[in-house]
Amino acid sequence: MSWDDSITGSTVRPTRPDRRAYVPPFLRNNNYNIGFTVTTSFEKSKQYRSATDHRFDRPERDRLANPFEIAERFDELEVTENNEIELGINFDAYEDIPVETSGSNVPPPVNSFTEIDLGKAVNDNIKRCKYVKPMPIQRHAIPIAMAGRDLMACAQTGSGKTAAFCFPIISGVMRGQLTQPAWSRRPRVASPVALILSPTRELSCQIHEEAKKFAYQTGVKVVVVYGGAPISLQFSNLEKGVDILVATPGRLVDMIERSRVSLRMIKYLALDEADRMLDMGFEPQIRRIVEQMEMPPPGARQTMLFSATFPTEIQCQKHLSSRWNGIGIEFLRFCDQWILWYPPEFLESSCPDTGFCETKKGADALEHWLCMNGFPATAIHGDKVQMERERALKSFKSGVTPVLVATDVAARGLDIPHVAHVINFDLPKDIDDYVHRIGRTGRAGKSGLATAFFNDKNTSLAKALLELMQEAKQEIPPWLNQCAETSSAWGSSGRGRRYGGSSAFTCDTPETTNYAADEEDACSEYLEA
Ligand SMILES: Nc1ncnc2c1ncn2[C@@H]1O[C@H](COP(=O)(O)OP(=O)(O)OP(=O)(O)O)[C@@H](O)[C@H]1O
Repeated sequence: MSWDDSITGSTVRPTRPDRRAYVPPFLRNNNYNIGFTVTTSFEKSKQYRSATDHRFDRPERDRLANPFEIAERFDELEVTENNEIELGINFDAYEDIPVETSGSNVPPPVNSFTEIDLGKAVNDNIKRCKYVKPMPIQRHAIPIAMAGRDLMACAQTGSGKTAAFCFPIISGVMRGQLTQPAWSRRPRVASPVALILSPTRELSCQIHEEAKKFAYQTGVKVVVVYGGAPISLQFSNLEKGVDILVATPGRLVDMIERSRVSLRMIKYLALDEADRMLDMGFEPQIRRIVEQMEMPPPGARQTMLFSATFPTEIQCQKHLSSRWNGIGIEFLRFCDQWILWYPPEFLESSCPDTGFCETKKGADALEHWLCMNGFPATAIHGDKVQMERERALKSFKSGVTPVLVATDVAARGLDIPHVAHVINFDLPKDIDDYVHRIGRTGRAGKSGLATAFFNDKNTSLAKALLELMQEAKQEIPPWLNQCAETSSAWGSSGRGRRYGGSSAFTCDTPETTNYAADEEDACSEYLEA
């Protein structure tokens, strides 16, 4: 069955094994003799490349060019043998979580995608994605965005924010009938009508993949530009025409300065991980993009900010519009969390080769230690070139290496299905970073677990962590209460505020994510994006 046919077919593929009987990817590897073989999508793509020089084999090429194919082949990994973990979207998990909205004349939420006039092509793609009904953030945000209102949406990690801003943008571009190549108006200058900014290269690529799926056969062209990849290839992609541009700020500014991209046609501006974009080193770049680079003013463009965390100061700053008449949405829920007291010496003695996860070197060392101890692992951090970062993510997603050790470069936005466990070997300084890290598990209403090792170095995070655990109705170890009391003597650090603290990071895998990073690492990675 082709993707074109799939919307008329059953939502369950007849050949797919029972998803309920989930076996962790590392147990499916050929190296473990458990009686069956899995060919990963990554291996398949390698086979495809080597098996053909059938460059002109159109059907095969088209099949691979179909954006839906990527997700579909990844789904094939879900080969199962026994009944352990129930998978699938758990809408019930959201039922008891209120969605709060603020602002005037808020358009009412919808209960189904068909209630919204997204256009037939987009609705077909929603069916191809097997999205049966909108997630809560989509129920609220899509009608608001479709009504042309500015929006600041704070919704939990993994709750479907990407579709919440992509659907209205794609639908709006379709309605605008901007079908001719944008560059044709000024030769070699791309003039997209929508701009989606995100802080990391990996997240931009992921948004691009998602948006391409949602825009399949709509005529809307989506292009991504990001640092660390050849700019000439991205120029030639832009020259083929672009309606929606997904970008990291650094590369975008570079392209604007070279007069290869113009923002004067922008009607839709979306900032994913908006708090990060308006924080740290990004703010000057975002200011330039929004205020100085031909970007139409508020009112002439629609602005949408999305994140799972919005520090109070960002909510108060009207960075993007002095005439903010937008709507706010809040929808939060957290995965299960364990906080364990572990003195730093314990971690050091567990992993004698390293200063354990306080630096990018530490992440590499943890990766090495895990591999030596029988846990196939891969690491992603800012010292790796882009190709290595992408290779690490692919290897993790495909299940070849079921443990990913990562710095904060992978903390936000990355949607990797079936990550069951996130481990913070070192806690971040900032509670918002913690929220994003643990958000790599428990996505789309699934269950997930986050474990953190806490020690003396993390006391400045104690109060915020305590509040978060209370909000999430988690069991709180008595020592955390004491730490929080002591640390509040130095000042409060409620959720949404920035803190001082320790280093480190966790990583994600289809099974486990361990973060190991330091502040310098996180900063430089975001800045170089
Ligand atoms: N209506 C829906 N029905 C089923 N699955 C959905 C629906 N909407 C989104 N999803 C899936 O839910 C997962 C999480 O979505 P997404 O990555 O957009 O979350 P997010 O809120 O942006 O997360 P983060 O805060 O980490 O960036 C994705 O795999 C996506 O395909």
